[in-house]
Amino acid sequence: MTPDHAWALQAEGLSVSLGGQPVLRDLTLRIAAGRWTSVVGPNGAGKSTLLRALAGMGHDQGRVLLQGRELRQWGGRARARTLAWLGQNQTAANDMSVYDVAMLGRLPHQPWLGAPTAQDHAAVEQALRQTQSWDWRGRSLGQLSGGERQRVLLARALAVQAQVLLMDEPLANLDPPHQTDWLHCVQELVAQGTTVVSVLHEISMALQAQDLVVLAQGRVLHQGACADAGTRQALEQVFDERIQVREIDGQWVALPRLSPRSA
Ligand SMILES: Nc1ncnc2c1ncn2[C@@H]1O[C@H](COP(=O)(O)OP(=O)(O)OP(=O)(O)O)[C@@H](O)[C@H]1O
Repeated sequence: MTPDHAWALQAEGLSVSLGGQPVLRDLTLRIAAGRWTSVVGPNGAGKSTLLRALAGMGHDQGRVLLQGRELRQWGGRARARTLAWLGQNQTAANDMSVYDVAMLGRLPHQPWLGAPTAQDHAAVEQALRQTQSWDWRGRSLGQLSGGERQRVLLARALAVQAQVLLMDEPLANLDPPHQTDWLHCVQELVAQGTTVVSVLHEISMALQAQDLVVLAQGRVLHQGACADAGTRQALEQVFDERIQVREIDGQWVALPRLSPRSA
């Protein structure tokens, strides 16, 4: 039997309803520690709802365990140091400087009303450099483009230096080179032992992860390694065979499946 600490996150019998409609239905899932898991599925499948529930932002039934311990048994600050979160369309005050936004990620490490330490400043600098945002550190968030802003919010999540990092559509607004930078950043974090869970619509990027969770109608349709043929089949299936997964230069990529008429 796999020991509990091998799982960064466990969801057991998770149900969530929104607006009176079931969104997650008795969902059970385990996220392996020290690996990168991507969550994919059609619009409305419940991916963001699942990520929010895993981050402790609410569920109706079931339980969520972080490193083997139920979320509600964690102290708030210890939990915020262990699990960092980058939400979909997340934001911060427009008049805050880029540096101060990234410093928000250090709050769980700082005593109440305590000044940031040298370690906090070092973590912020590292995160801003990792996301190529260091040069704008004096600018306010409101002066940045959508993609630049997303990189700063990513820096805020990275600055936490949490063991578990959840990201909902982290590539939104990022141009292709910065998507590639994000990929390298995730690979580096995982090599250092961080657990990464990302919700991604960019299926070719999602396939770079080690594990994939395929979600449909609030249920896990499939969970497995991206290297497994069954996982790639589940992926094509959940998108009604309207994509095809092909291997190009040793990488799995998703392509639109063109109908004979439009081919
Ligand atoms: N506040 C809300 N009130 C009512 N229904 C909601 C609310 N938030 C989300 N929903 C519904 O819950 C379902 C799941 O939403 P969720 O955002 O988790 O899906 P998703 O898989 O992340 O979708 P997408 O790929 O479009 O981002 C959707 O059908 C959505 O319309």
